Amino acid sequence: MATPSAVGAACLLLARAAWPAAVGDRARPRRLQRVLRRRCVAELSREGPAPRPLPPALLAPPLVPGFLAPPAEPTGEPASTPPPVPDAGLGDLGLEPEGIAEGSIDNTVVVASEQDSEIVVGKEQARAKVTQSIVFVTGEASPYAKSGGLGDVCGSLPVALAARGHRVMVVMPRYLNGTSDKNYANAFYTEKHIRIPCFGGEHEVTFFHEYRDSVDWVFVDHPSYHRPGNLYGDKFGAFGDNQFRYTLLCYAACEAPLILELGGYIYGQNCMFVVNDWHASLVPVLLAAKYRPYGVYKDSRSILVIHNLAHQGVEPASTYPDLGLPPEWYGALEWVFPEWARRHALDKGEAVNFLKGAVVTADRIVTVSKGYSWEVTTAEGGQGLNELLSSRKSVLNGIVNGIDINDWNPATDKCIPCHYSVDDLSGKAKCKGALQKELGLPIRPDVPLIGFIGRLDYQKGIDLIQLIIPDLMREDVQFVMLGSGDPELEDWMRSTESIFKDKFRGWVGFSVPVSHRITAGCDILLMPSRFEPCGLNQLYAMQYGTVPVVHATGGLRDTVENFNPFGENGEQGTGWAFAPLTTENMLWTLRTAISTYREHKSSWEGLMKRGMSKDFTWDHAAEQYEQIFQWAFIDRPYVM
Ligand SMILES: Nc1ncnc2c1ncn2[C@@H]1O[C@H](COP(=O)(O)OP(=O)(O)O[C@H]2O[C@H](CO)[C@@H](O)[C@H](O)[C@H]2O)[C@@H](O)[C@H]1O
Ligand SMILES: OC[C@H]1O[C@H](O[C@H]2[C@H](O)[C@@H](O)[C@@H](O[C@H]3[C@H](O)[C@@H](O)[C@@H](O)O[C@@H]3CO)O[C@@H]2CO)[C@H](O)[C@@H](O)[C@@H]1O
Repeated sequence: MATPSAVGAACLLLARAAWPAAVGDRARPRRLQRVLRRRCVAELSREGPAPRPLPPALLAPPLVPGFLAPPAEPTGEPASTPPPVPDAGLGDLGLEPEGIAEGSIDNTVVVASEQDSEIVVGKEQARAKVTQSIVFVTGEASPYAKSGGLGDVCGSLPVALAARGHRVMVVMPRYLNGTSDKNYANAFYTEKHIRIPCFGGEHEVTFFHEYRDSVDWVFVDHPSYHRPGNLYGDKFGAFGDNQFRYTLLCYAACEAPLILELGGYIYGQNCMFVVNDWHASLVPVLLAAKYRPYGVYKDSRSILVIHNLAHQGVEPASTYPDLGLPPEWYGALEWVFPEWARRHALDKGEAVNFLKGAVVTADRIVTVSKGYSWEVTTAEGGQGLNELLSSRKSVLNGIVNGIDINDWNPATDKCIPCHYSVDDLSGKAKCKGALQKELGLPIRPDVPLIGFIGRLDYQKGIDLIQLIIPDLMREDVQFVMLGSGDPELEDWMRSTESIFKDKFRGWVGFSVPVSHRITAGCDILLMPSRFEPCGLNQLYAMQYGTVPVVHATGGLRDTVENFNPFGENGEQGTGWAFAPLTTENMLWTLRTAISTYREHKSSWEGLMKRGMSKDFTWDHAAEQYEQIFQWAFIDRPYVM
């Protein structure tokens, strides 16, 4: 069997022999590059006797595929990338193969044609024109572990891409905290382990794997992922070793495609890394600093997906040596706090910033809505990274998230008591009654029931809800809030419930089934977020005929169309998007929604039905991601 290390070494040797002066030199003729790649692929897929262990010289510096893994035991099975496939033309982009950067053609695994289409739930499943090996790296993915919208997206976008024909792996931690453990029950130990050189030692991580919904779910296992609390912290705040935990994740994610034989084949060196938020942001830095200079992953690309610029993974500059990166790469992560944010006169504000590292080194950047892709380039929305993000505008795009309609569909939802659809809304009224009963509120079909679901965080504008509650509670309404996070806000929810017993419920905690029942049972969903990169709850609400009232920011502005009773073709819109974000504005808009609900029943039904008829499935977004993948492969990869 050709071990991954041997394969990598073979590639390296072939490359060095053919172009000794400059491995990775972009001036190298493309034809030769292709020949080299084919020879490497031939090495990768050759069946034969187990190679001898690599000479130590090849492992120092240890930058061949699988360099962190001990030599594999020969199994007699071939470890290779999937069988070679024909070159794909990028006809859609109007480009000839010669105009495409290295890697873009050989990265293609399968070319699907119209005839490849499958029938999925009565609808033709669209297939990608060019398929890739895609590696998602994330701190969370539903249903394994979720703290918010990042988990939803990383649990469903990979499945959507796999359904379109891509080979998809998701790499995330194997969190064991007493409550989520059962979610990993079908993930099995791969017998692969690596030792990661960082934080003053070598740290062994192992890999677990589950193949589900045509996706390879890979779970990185390490004791630091096994502790009570939520994913990133506990009641005392964020875990103090998060930088360490996600450094391990990033190293492991770089190794996984090289060493894990999933379904009999490794993913290999031609991957599209999709790195999500700061937890995964070291991946493009590692690719550029520790792999590409040695000829590994030259044909891979990386995309940073920013779900929330508020979390950047910033730690003191003194931690840089812990990361195991070469000293000359400090600049990529270097971050200096503005003076106003420093703690004392002698504080120089020097820090390392994981997300910044990816903004610098990723080949392309995607935000989760178009509106947010502009906001992050402004001083108001850029959270200190606006100038840097502006400098990368040419590779910055926004793609609005989709939703998983297998999970979020009022016609089939397992968490709600009655089902309904745009053609028969009667079940929604029953869901409302059942929710009122469950919460111990008066069961009144006529009263407008307003909901809020979300992390109790400054981002979500809960302090503004606090300010309007006394006025809102004077109206004949009911209000239910589901959330967890800031302990002060949790206490406020509890005390508000005790004051307005017949009108207000504060459900403190994290419960996915309850979030479904609130989405289905409410008439109105309130989202006064200060900023919202995309927002999923307003999409779920519209899908469930619950009318959103949102602050017109980021993805909320992109997805909620303001109600217009005098549109050209009659009434238009799916909700209310107000701005600026003031308590007066929010209260005024809520009152408008409430009176529409009470006094204009047919307009209300129109609002519900237009929302329910919108297509929020992932397919459209997945297609846009594919376009970004193609652009990424046209450009050269990042090198210092
Ligand atoms: N207490 C609770 N119980 C049960 N479920 C709860 C819950 N609190 C929150 N949730 C769930 O968590 C998800 C929240 O998703 P959002 O996209 O609205 O916000 P979030 O800020 O977490 O995500 C970030 O990433 C996503 C994904 O890109 C962006 O849409 C968003 O703008 C960005 O801030 C929803 O599925 C919601 O139902
Ligand atoms: O899916 C929900 C969000 O999950 C992520 O945000 C988490 C963030 O990445 C973690 O670092 C942590 O944030 C803590 C932060 O680091 C710390 O300085 C302090 O401000 O407390 C924060 C809360 O503990 O938890 C976040 C989730 O609460 C993801 O990055 C976001 O995009 C998602 O919106």
